[in-house]
Amino acid sequence: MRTIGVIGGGGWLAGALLRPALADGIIRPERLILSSRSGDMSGFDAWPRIRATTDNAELVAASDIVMLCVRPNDLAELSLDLSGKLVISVVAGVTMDVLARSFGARRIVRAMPNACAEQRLSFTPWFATDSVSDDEAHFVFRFFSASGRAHGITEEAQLDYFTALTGSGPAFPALFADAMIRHAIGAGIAPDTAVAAVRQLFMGAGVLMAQSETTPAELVDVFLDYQGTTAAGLTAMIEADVGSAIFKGLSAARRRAAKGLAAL
Ligand SMILES: NC(=O)C1=CN([C@@H]2O[C@H](COP(=O)(O)OP(=O)(O)OC[C@H]3O[C@@H](n4cnc5c(N)ncnc54)[C@H](OP(=O)(O)O)[C@@H]3O)[C@@H](O)[C@H]2O)C=CC1
Ligand SMILES: O=C(O)[C@@H]1CCC=N1
Repeated sequence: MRTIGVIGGGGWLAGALLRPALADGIIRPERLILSSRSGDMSGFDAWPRIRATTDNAELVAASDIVMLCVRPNDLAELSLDLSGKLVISVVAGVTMDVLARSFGARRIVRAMPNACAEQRLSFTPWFATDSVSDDEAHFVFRFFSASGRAHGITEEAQLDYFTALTGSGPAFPALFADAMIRHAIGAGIAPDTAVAAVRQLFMGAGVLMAQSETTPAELVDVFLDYQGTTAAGLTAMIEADVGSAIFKGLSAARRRAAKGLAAL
């Protein structure tokens, strides 16, 4: 089994991706090295054999696969030779080209998971350079499948779009949910009850939309055709152009992802 080194291994996304993969035996704790600058590495008590370091060069020397899991601006501070390694980057907005030039990497995978990885419910598009072997691609697929649904894509540029669409994870639905909670509280519902009600609503709606053969657009039509209270609400939201606000938000997130870090 290959040794994997995760730079930024103590961070939010690294933990969310690694815990499901460790639990499934896709990576072995004795074959995993995590780095951070501070030495903070919580959330891995169940796997005492994982190694931790603050020395990225040591991590790289001991690893066959190096996963980059730091924030985009922190990547610029890294000076590493990753030639000969399989490099997996989840860093938003940093292209293969930049990764190759900055780190001498050739075999590169870029992926865009989201924070639902901890619940094993991420949607994770990923893209690999031609030089990544079938065996390595199979490992990448299994690794990301442990924390959700891994989806290979054939155009790197689409990753910037997915960074906005699904990389944001719960953030955009949370904005919608929070508006509903605030409205409910304004209507006299106790805050705890409003939060509980809307949490349950989003879980139910999410599971239904994931499992039903009916698409979201068809669901909206079903309720509009019903001509009841929900149709009154939907019509008012459509007339207020809720879709335009969502389009603007996704476009802004996509622009920010595409801006990226041209050079490190
Ligand atoms: N969070 C999310 O929902 C998503 C994040 N991403 C991407 O994942 C990447 C990580 O994000 P996230 O986990 O949220 O960020 P966090 O800030 O939670 O984690 C980043 C970690 O990197 C460590 N770090 C920073 N610099 C170095 C360094 N030079 N050497 C070793 N470790 C370092 C930090 O620890 P310390 O300060 O101790 O060094 C920190 O624990 C980002 O590039 C982001 O774009 C992608 C999709 C979703
Ligand atoms: O908001 C961010 O920048 C990170 C990257 C993609 C999702 N979250």
